[in-house]
Amino acid sequence: MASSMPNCSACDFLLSVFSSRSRDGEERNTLSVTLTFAQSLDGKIAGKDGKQLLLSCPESMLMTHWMRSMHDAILVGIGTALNDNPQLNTRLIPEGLRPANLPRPVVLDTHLRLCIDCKLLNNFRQGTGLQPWIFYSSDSPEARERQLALIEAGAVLFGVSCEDGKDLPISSVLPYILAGLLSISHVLAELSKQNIKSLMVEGGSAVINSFLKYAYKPCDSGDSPVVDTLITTIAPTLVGDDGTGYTVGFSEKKHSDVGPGLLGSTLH
Ligand SMILES: NC(=O)C1=CN([C@@H]2O[C@H](COP(=O)(O)OP(=O)(O)OC[C@H]3O[C@@H](n4cnc5c(N)ncnc54)[C@H](OP(=O)(O)O)[C@@H]3O)[C@@H](O)[C@H]2O)C=CC1
Ligand SMILES: Nc1nc(O)c(N)c(N[C@@H]2O[C@H](COP(=O)(O)O)[C@@H](O)[C@H]2O)n1
Repeated sequence: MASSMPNCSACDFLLSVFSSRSRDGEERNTLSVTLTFAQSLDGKIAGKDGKQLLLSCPESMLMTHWMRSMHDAILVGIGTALNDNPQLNTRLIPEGLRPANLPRPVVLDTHLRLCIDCKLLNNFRQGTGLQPWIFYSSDSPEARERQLALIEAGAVLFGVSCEDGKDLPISSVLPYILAGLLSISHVLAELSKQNIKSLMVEGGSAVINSFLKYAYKPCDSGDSPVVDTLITTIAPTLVGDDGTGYTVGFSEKKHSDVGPGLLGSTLH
């Protein structure tokens, strides 16, 4: 795949980040997780009430699609799936250069709210996308109906438990239990079981919070950090206080080897 990439600074950047990581991953034989999203200078990833914003410049958007092509699966939360109706594919890569293997779309959707006519399911039915994998945790009669409808529409469903919050103080765990959020460690363990070796997490804000919170916390399956690589695209723009942001901070202790790169009008 690397050899088919055009010679550009985005590719140099991605290869510098991922070539050593994939060697590590092969040695460790564990799932590598990349958390990546685009934000404004004031830390917003979307506008008021979640309005989708194009924060990345064309060069960064292309880089995102190359990055997608370098991962086995791309994960978003149901908030993003409903709000943006994304495709999570690599369509911006020019046809002759685009790797044949498509990334697997993965959605965290506790209550099975995904629309059966969303682009992810449409693409699968039309043969232009892989079957979306939906992680859920609901056993109500309505959820059973939703299960059947989504399976019929082409989704593969994985039932997992809600956040167990193992090793976390109760003050951190309680919001997860109350909100019924899925256990990230259980989701990652299931993805590993399904032979996913590299996962790219795109958002949205609740999912970014969950992964940042767990960034360097050991997950159930071993002692490795949950997030191996964090790439933020910073657009030279301000969204304002009513924009949508993430709330968990970065910390020096959690993130080592920090470095910037300029691509088009955005910083990474
Ligand atoms: N700029 C960028 O790069 C990106 C921006 N975005 C933006 O983000 C916004 C959406 O963010 P948001 O509304 O927070 O939605 P998310 O996409 O983060 O989805 C959050 C929902 O996912 C479900 N969920 C299940 N388990 C978990 C878990 N462990 N952690 C977090 N969520 C979980 C919950 O819904 P339930 O309980 O129903 O299952 C939760 O409310 C959109 O405006 C979109 O445009 C999105 C991606 C990238
Ligand atoms: N890299 C990046 N830059 C932005 O400015 C964005 N708004 C996003 N959003 C993410 O991309 C998804 C939409 O892309 P596709 O239609 O699937 O190609 C969106 O749902 C976010 O995950 N990303």
